[in-house]
Amino acid sequence: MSGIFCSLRQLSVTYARGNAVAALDRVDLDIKAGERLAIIGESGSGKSTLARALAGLLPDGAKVDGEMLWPGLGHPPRPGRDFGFVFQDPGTSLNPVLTIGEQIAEGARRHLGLGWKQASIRAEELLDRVRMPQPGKLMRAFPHQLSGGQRQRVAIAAAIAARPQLLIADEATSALDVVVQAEIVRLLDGLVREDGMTLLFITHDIALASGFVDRIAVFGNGRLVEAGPVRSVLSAPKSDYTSALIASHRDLATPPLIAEVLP
Ligand SMILES: Nc1ncnc2c1ncn2[C@@H]1O[C@H](COP(=O)(O)OP(=O)(O)OP(=O)(O)O)[C@@H](O)[C@H]1O
Repeated sequence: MSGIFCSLRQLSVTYARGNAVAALDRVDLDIKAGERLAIIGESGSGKSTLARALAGLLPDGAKVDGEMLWPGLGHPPRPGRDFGFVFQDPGTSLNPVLTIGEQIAEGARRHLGLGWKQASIRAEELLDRVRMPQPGKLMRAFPHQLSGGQRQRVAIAAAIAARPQLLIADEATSALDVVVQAEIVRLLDGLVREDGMTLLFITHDIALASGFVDRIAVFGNGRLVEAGPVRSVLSAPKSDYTSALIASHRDLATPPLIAEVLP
């Protein structure tokens, strides 16, 4: 892991005009090239706003202050090419009337300049990489024919079709049951390691993230509360807010992932 992929300097986002409350409030954060960084926080803490700001997907009228610098890219980011996104509900990222093959191939065609035939070959390879059985047959299927977990695998394949350097997963496992959640986390972890991608794993679930990321950044009320390696944030949280997030997961009896990193 070396170098900084993206630097946020005093980044603030306010949605509605006249709204005094910033959804993101003067955030300073470096995202290191090749790291797996979890963005953790309660509902409304600003996690998705951060993802949207990075992705250039903020709604019209949102006011952005501060800076986003991209030393790891050397040019302004091209959404879909330099980043891939995986959202909570694959229904929002998959088009119901396109075949699985078409939607994955589209990213490769558009951003890598491949012809349809080449892009289809890449799509089939990607379905194999996300461990979907019978990729050839699946190319002709439609999203509604798949389970939620399978749809999320397809959404991941589509997100990495253009070989992005950064993968942003925004609550990508939150709608899935725990077994499928663990499979998707394992898949994401494997893919980012194999391709040397940087991963931003956005979740309210500190225990889930702690099992595999390198660093955690904790958000509360739009502010960056603290950031650091998983072990130090979990074993020596600097704020009461982080302690409460950790404690709430202990109460919910999800010890295995936390136990892995605590002494
Ligand atoms: N499109 C929008 N217009 C106005 N306010 C918004 C919009 N999206 C989010 N907000 C507000 O911005 C703040 C941060 O929201 P955000 O969605 O970033 O939080 P979050 O941590 O991702 O929460 P969740 O886990 O519930 O998605 C909240 O107060 C929210 O109500």
